Amino acid sequence: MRCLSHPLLRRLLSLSPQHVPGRWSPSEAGVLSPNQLSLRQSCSAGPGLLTATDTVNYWQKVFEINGIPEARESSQYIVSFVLGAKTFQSLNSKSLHTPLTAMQQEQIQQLSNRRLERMPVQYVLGEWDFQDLTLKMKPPVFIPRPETEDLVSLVVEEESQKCAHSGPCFPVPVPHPVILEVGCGSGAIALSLLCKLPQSQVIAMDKEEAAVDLTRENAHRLQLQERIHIIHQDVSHSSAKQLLLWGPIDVIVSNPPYVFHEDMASLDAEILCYEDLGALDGGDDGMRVIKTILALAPSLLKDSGSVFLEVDPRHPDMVEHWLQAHPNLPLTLRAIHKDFCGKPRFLHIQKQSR
Ligand SMILES: C[S@@+](CC[C@H](N)C(=O)[O-])C[C@H]1O[C@@H](n2cnc3c(N)ncnc32)[C@H](O)[C@@H]1O
Repeated sequence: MRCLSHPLLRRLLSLSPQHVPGRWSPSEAGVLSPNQLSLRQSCSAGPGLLTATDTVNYWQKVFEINGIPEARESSQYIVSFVLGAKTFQSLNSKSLHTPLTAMQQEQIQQLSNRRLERMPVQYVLGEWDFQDLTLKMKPPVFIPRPETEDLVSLVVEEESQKCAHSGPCFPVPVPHPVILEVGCGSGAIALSLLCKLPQSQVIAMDKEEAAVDLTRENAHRLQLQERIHIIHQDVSHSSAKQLLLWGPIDVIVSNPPYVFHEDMASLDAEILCYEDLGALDGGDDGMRVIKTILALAPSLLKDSGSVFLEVDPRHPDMVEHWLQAHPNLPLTLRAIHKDFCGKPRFLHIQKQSR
């Protein structure tokens, strides 16, 4: 299983400002050519014969010299990918010590050149794992982050518990919710939910054509297209009519753009140069899309239906105050959940029952 579980690699795409001095441009950086290092110096399989281990070490050095973050992990992911494996650790001893073919070396060089231009490794490989799924990745569609896997788990837990306590699922407790995802990106959340909740239906919407196209492609690759309705639309107060075509909704889930506008400039170069900034920029208070979702939720949700949101750690208090200032919205903040770094990251908001 390939994942961003390594803390350094997580940092590669962290949404927290990293104090990058300005916008990075490959042309300004004066990239050192790999030829400036002697690859042949470190051949362990004999003169001119390069193994996977030699190649990982070589590209790690090239990345380090050129100031590419997470040099070793980047090099390992690229070499493993070309050898048909997800991680370097999963390569067996034979694969590690067999000399690479000229074609494999050429492919590694091409992919590594993209990494030298600060392209995120997920775009370089063209695929990445989210929960148990391997998803196609294409710039500039947002790359799913590891913390978002916990957002999916919260929805699955809530639906499974609800089902265990209610009659219609008896005697087999299988939840069958209608779920709306606002801002589906590559389809990571929507498709994971369809897998984990095999009786669910998901409406996945995104304002970007590239995102809905990628969600559709990933749904087909995973053969999940029968239970997903993909809508190309900007969420707004007037979205309710179209979204209610599938009936009242049990759960709204979203990892919306939530970065405060003033923090955008200090994101990593990988993000600023390659990802759609509209997927990240939440406006002055990071709450532009969050507020739209909350304003829309009461008219879409069934009684006691839920909204699950991934947010910035400053947002739980802000959302609570915003809900207090909007008593006309029958919504209650039920729970705040922390991410794997201990930061308040996920909100569970519930529609009050009449
Ligand atoms: C942070 S990304 C999340 C993508 C995906 N759900 C994930 O977690 O990997 C936010 C997504 O919301 C979409 N988005 C932003 N504003 C939107 C709006 N007003 N209406 C619909 N989608 C929007 C962006 O295009 C982007 O795909």
